[in-house]
Amino acid sequence: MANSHDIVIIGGGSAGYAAARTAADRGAQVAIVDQGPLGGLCILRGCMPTKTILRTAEIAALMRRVKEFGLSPVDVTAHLEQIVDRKDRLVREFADYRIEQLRDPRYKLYQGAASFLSPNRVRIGSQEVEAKAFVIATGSVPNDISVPGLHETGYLTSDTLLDLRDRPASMVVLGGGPVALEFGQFFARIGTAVTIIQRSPHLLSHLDPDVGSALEQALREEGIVLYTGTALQRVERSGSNKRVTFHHEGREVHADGALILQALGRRPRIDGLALDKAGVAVINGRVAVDDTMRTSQPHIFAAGDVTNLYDIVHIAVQQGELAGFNALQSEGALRSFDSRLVTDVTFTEPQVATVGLSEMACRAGGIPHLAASYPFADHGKAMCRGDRHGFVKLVASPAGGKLLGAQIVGPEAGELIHELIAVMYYHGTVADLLRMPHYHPTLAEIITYPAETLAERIGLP
Ligand SMILES: Cc1cc2nc3c(=O)[nH]c(=O)nc-3n(C[C@H](O)[C@H](O)[C@H](O)COP(=O)(O)OP(=O)(O)OC[C@H]3O[C@@H](n4cnc5c(N)ncnc54)[C@H](O)[C@@H]3O)c2cc1C
Ligand SMILES: NC(=O)c1ccc[n+]([C@@H]2O[C@H](COP(=O)([O-])OP(=O)(O)OC[C@H]3O[C@@H](n4cnc5c(N)ncnc54)[C@H](O)[C@@H]3O)[C@@H](O)[C@H]2O)c1
Repeated sequence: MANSHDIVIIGGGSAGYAAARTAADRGAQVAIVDQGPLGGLCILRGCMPTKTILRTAEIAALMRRVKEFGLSPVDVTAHLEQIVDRKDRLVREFADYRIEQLRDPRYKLYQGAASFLSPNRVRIGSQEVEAKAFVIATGSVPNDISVPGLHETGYLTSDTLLDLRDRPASMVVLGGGPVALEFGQFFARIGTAVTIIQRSPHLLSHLDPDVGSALEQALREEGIVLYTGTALQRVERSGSNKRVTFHHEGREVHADGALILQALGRRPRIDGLALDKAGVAVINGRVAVDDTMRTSQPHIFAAGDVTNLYDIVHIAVQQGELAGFNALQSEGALRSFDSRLVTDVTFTEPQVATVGLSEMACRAGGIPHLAASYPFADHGKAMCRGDRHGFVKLVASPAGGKLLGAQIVGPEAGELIHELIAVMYYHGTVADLLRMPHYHPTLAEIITYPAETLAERIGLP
């Protein structure tokens, strides 16, 4: 006999929990299946632990600069085990709260791995569960990229590095995305000699090249050894170290480190789900969905990293809410995901924050646009703070000045971007940014300078 529910959500992370809450709010009988550990990636091994340890690194970096601010120099020694203890305490607190939410009597929680037996039935251990609708929200795992010798030599990923309690003397980081950069800068700032090896000509290669260049300059000034435009060749042991060999500017180059961080992306976690038995199409390793989060099987929806569309947590939540709502919508219109306001923040220092369209995306899509930037090095408040790196760039429509997107590399970029998200949410223009009051002296008032340049070029009053 199978247990029966209106809807079964597979995965109780950010996307799955949002889907479950939305479906329960609509009066559905909801089951959540999670194989554990309960808590989800963001809390256990993603956003929260990394932002906790990065705070230590920010403080250490500032302490090393005290002389510049007229203070006596201080010795900064990082104790990784204490940094990890603090991270573990906070993660436990966040996870306990999420577990309490999952155990709420509004949901039936099954702890185990789900595997489809048919489009309407899953197996969880020895139990069978059936439902009229499903949401797949099983998240992602680190990519398994084949570099000769990498497996044999051994490496860590963001999933395993967070438990390291002894600071390594040196580390080679493969990749130039957010995982590589946040961890690379953290370890460099606690005293590890870090080499970052990026395949693309710039870091964060999905963004405009000036964004990557500004970050590259800042990281190099901190002492991180950074190679861009490389091709990985092989990995092997070299004495007590590990050696990565790669092509760079026509030569073969080696980088040695006590550890290798493999930060070459993540892929959807679909192994064991038996999606073929559910009739759910998988394209390039991801659960394919339309903009209502519906898969190829009309009563099965998917949300979060398993769709491999964004891998960003607030978007996983948004997609989960859509999936939970739409999966119960037997009549009436389905809701769609609006990608206009997609926002992305990398929590390095300087931070990198973007919303909407970049210049690169406008060019690729043939979208008429104008862009203007202003550097933090020339902005009063940033100068008072001693923050010299980066800029604010606005991308606007030449017809009427509607804000299409923004990129910020600089201090508190992850906070500053929210003003631009708000203006874009209300379909505002660069002229609106000029009319809105900006307190002086603040970091936020830098936004008015590129806005003014664009308003003048467009001829806005
Ligand atoms: C190091 C790192 C830092 C990050 N930092 C940020 C950040 O600062 N900001 C940001 O926006 N994003 C960040 N992210 C991305 C963010 O963490 C993810 O996009 C988000 O957590 C994905 O949520 P999800 O619900 O899709 O997946 P998950 O939270 O991974 O949830 C999936 C759940 O499914 C369960 N599961 C899997 N398979 C099965 C199965 N067969 N049966 C039952 N249960 C199953 C798992 O146990 C898990 O609980 C970071 C990611 C990493 C790796
Ligand atoms: N602050 C944040 O929001 C945050 C922080 C960490 C992670 N995340 C999310 O987690 C996901 C994983 O992050 P990530 O940095 O590992 O992935 P990513 O996909 O952003 O970056 C992967 C890097 O690996 C490189 N790469 C991939 N395949 C390669 C190959 N075969 N050879 C050489 N280089 C190769 C890419 O050029 C890129 O630099 C991302 O989608 C990201 O959005 C977000």
